[in-house]
Amino acid sequence: MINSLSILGSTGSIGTQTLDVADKLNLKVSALTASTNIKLLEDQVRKYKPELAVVFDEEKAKELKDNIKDTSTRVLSGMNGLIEAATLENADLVVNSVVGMVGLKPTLAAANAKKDIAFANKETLVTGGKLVCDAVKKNGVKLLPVDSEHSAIFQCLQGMPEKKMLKKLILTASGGPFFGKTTEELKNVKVKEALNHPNWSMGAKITIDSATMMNKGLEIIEARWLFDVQPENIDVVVHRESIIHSLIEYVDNSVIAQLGLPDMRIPIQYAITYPERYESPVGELSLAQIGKMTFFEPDYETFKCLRACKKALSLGGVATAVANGANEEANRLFREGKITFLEIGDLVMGAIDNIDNFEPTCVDDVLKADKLAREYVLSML
Ligand SMILES: NC(=O)C1=CN([C@@H]2O[C@H](COP(=O)(O)OP(=O)(O)OC[C@H]3O[C@@H](n4cnc5c(N)ncnc54)[C@H](OP(=O)(O)O)[C@@H]3O)[C@@H](O)[C@H]2O)C=CC1
Ligand SMILES: CC(=O)[C@@H](O)[C@H](O)COP(=O)(O)O
Ligand SMILES: [Mn+2]
Repeated sequence: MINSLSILGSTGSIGTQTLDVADKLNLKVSALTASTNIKLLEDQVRKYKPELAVVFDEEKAKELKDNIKDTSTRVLSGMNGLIEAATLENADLVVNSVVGMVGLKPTLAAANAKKDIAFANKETLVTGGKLVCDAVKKNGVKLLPVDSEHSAIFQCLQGMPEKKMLKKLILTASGGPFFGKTTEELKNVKVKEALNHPNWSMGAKITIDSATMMNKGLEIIEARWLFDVQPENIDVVVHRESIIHSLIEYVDNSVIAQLGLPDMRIPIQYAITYPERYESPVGELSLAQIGKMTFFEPDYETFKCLRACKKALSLGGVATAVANGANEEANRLFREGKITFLEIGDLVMGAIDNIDNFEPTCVDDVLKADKLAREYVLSML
């Protein structure tokens, strides 16, 4: 078992649950990072005494440095700080739980520093999937899925004799708060309604992504890279209860699923302790208590973001980075009350259709595509 973690995004939903798991497993924490939440980061520093704390925002980093000058924790800021946290010599495992493609450079840095990575930050694989997979392969490190669907698939795949026996991956989707709604009914939905996920308590950005079903689109792309499976072999089924976290189908049509209560501490812990398993703080699943589980086809017409991600994946090149960049921007604008819910899908699809595609060969290519996508969205306001 590993001894020490570096947690990128420790103040978020996945980050705080990772600390909960680390407590139960008696793990040390070498580095903690936040974007702006220095109040919570200070509490975490005082509790875990990491060697390094990083605040992405430079001014807030100065404030934290002053507030914790009585401790021996170093404070850094910006991308350099994140990269330092991702490559710290004393950390055995890097947990990447930042939100957004800002996690791409630190992920590459961690792989190049020969660190195994417990990976929640899907936007990084959606934008730089090939670059990350190449770096992971070249350095012989593990990219361990934390996202519940991908952890489920990873768990189902344990013991698969040969890759050629796998027919397809089946991702489950809850359908979010707007399952079954028509486009007309979605015209005037409010941020508060979109933030009301039926089964999971998560950060704001991913919760909105679940409501638009962009999250499932991002997860199809994430699965394509994590498991090296072609897009036509990745299906989505809506499963309202979020008890089956995903499935795989073998060539003989036998289907294997992973089930559990919707609590991220199971996939987080499995990524940390893989391939071993330990008791977890999550309750037992009682199928009798659940009673029934329901399944539906996804509505690709109404949920344009899901359709856009499939399109981007089939186009290849930087199209997925464009879809992601447009969505990061549109998602934020919706939460700020500056655009409507349906405009998110229009903007993501519009960015894919209007920005020239090309094959990325380096991080700067991906960053350029991301910038173009964000500029496109802002130009449409
Ligand atoms: N929450 C969940 O259950 C699940 C999440 N995921 C994925 O995990 C990732 C994290 O999600 P979640 O924990 O919900 O998100 P949160 O918004 O709750 O947390 C995000 C974390 O990243 C930090 N952060 C935000 N922006 C930046 C930035 N520009 N630079 C550096 N750090 C930044 C935040 O700091 P601060 O607190 O200071 O803002 C916080 O620590 C996402 O990619 C999401 O899709 C996947 C499956 C499930
Ligand atoms: C917990 C988790 O992994 C989320 O990605 C979750 O799957 C979101 O639910 P949706 O299926 O509604 O997108
Ligand atoms: Mn998920």
